[in-house]
Parts: sequence; structure tokens; C-alpha cells
Amino acid sequence: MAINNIVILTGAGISAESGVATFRGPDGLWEGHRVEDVATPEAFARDPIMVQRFYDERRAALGTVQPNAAHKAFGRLDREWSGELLLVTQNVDDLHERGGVDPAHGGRLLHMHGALKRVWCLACDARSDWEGPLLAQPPCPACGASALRPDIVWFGEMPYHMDRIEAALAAADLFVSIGTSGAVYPAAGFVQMARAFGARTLELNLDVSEGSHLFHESRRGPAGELVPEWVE
Ligand SMILES: CC(C)NC(=O)[C@H](Cc1c[nH]c2ccccc12)NC(=O)[C@H](CCCC/N=C(/NCCC(=O)O)S[C@H]1O[C@H](COP(=O)(O)OP(=O)(O)OC[C@H]2O[C@@H](n3cnc4c(N)ncnc43)[C@H](O)[C@@H]2O)[C@@H](O)[C@H]1O)NC(=O)OCc1ccccc1
Repeated sequence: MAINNIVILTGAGISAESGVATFRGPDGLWEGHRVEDVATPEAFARDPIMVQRFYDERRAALGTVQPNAAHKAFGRLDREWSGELLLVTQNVDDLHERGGVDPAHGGRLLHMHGALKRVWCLACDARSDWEGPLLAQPPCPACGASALRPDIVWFGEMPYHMDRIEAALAAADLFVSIGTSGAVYPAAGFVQMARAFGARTLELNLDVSEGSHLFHESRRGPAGELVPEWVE
């Protein structure tokens, strides 16, 4: 089968070698909190200070990490692949962009769970690029109100770009999943969807994941080695 249309899904594992904590790593906790308990609209309503601190720390930490060989390999693929390519990431870091995947290049990169460097104003609904902390409740760049929240998809909220993602999965010849435990939906269901439409499916992951048995092929190892090998 000729491979022309590729859909790639990445998770926290692709950024692990850059020093970004995964969710279900050794303790997968933040200050003793399960992510599912911090990354929810209920937690934000209950304790906005705690939630803002959680994201301020992760946003600030982006300045201390660099894209790794896996991110850079996808930068090369984005530049060289003439067929259809959609890179869907569950990650909220900016390492795919800094690894060379150009978001402006035909919209090939989608952050289905949002991004740390974006904010959402609950007063005027504007979404804006953002670098600094939100703890001090700074004014919205669009309306000046102090009602900014991280532009991140929390548990119980609808992920972004689902229409584009589902259309690409339906047309995919190849679906590749990298560095994800397959524990969170709807992302964990993409492999079944791609297979249902006849795509070949490949997993590149350090450990066995909740979805490994669903793939045609599953390779074990660090993304920093497996991804450049696969892209070459
Ligand atoms: C916990 C789980 C059971 N819960 C869910 O799935 C829920 C509920 C649910 C929906 N459908 C279901 C069906 C069944 C059961 C439950 C549900 N899903 C939702 O709430 C979703 C929204 C989920 C998104 C939540 N936000 C995130 N992130 C942003 C926040 C933030 O980042 O702070 S999810 C977050 O957790 C997930 C973490 O998973 P991974 O990225 O896979 O990371 P993890 O640490 O788990 O695993 C790392 C893997 O990498 C590997 N690895 C490690 N190092 C390396 C290495 N070096 N190289 C290679 N691999 C490596 C490891 O082996 C491991 O396998 C990611 O998705 C990540 O984005 N929303 C929704 O369903 O809305 C409803 C709806 C529907 C219609 C209309 C309206 C509403």
C-alpha cells in the first residue's frame, strides 16, 4: 500500500528526553495532586490560585528545555514530506514548533489539548499568545478585563480540532503514535478509528501502553532514537 497520508499522534513521552515531566511518570503527580484533579474546570472554580500556579510553573519551565532528536526529526519530515501530513499532539509544550514543525505550513500541527503559551479571556472570549505568569491576574490583551485562564483543554472539556483530526484519520494510509500511554480519550481512540478506515498503524513507545495491542506493529524504545530512525 503506497503511503501518502500520514497522521501522527504524540504524547508526553516525546518530550520526556527534553526534561518535560510526563503524567504517569514515577509519581506523575504535581505537588501531590493527580493531574486529573488539577486540570479541571472544577479545580479552577474551587482554587484558581493553585491551578494558575500549576500552569505558571510549567510555562516558565519551557524556557529551561530544548527540543530533542525526535522533535527535530519531525521538523525534517514536515519540510520534506510532499504527501498529506497531520501532526496531532496532546502536549501543551512548544517543542514541536521549536523542533522545526512550522504551524503555518498548511496547518500540519494541531494542539488538541491547547498550549501553555496561549490564554483565553473569560470576559471577551479572545484567545491570545502569552509568555508570563497569570497568577497576578494581568489584563486581557484584547479587552483589558482580568479574567484570563490558560488556553488548555481540561478534563471534561471538548478537545480542539476534532473535526480536522477525524477527517484526517478517515483518509490516513498510516497512523503513528509516539510517547503516549493511551489512557486519555478521545486521543486513545484514534488508533481504532484509523484502523477502521484501513490505515496501517505503528506505535513507538518506551513501555507497553494501554493501546499497544491495538496496533499492527509496536516498537519499544526512547523516542529520541526510534523517531529519527523511522523518519529516515
Ligand atoms: C483519565 C481518563 C480516563 N479520562 C479521560 O479520558 C477523560 C474522560 C473520558 C472521555 N471519554 C472517555 C472514555 C472512557 C473513559 C474516560 C473518558 N477525557 C476527557 O475529559 C477529555 C479531555 C481530555 C484532555 C485533558 N487534558 C489533558 N492535557 C491538558 C492539560 C494539561 O496538560 O495540564 S490530558 C493530558 O493527559 C494525557 C497524558 O497522557 P500521555 O501524554 O500519554 O502521557 P503519560 O504520562 O500518560 O504517558 C507517557 C507515555 O510515554 C512513554 N514514554 C515515556 N518516556 C518516553 C520516551 N523517552 N520515549 C518514548 N516513550 C516514552 C511512557 O511509556 C508512557 O506510555 C495527555 O492527553 C495529556 O494531554 N474530554 C472529554 O472527553 O470531553 C467530553 C466531551 C465530549 C464531547 C463534548 C464535550 C465534552
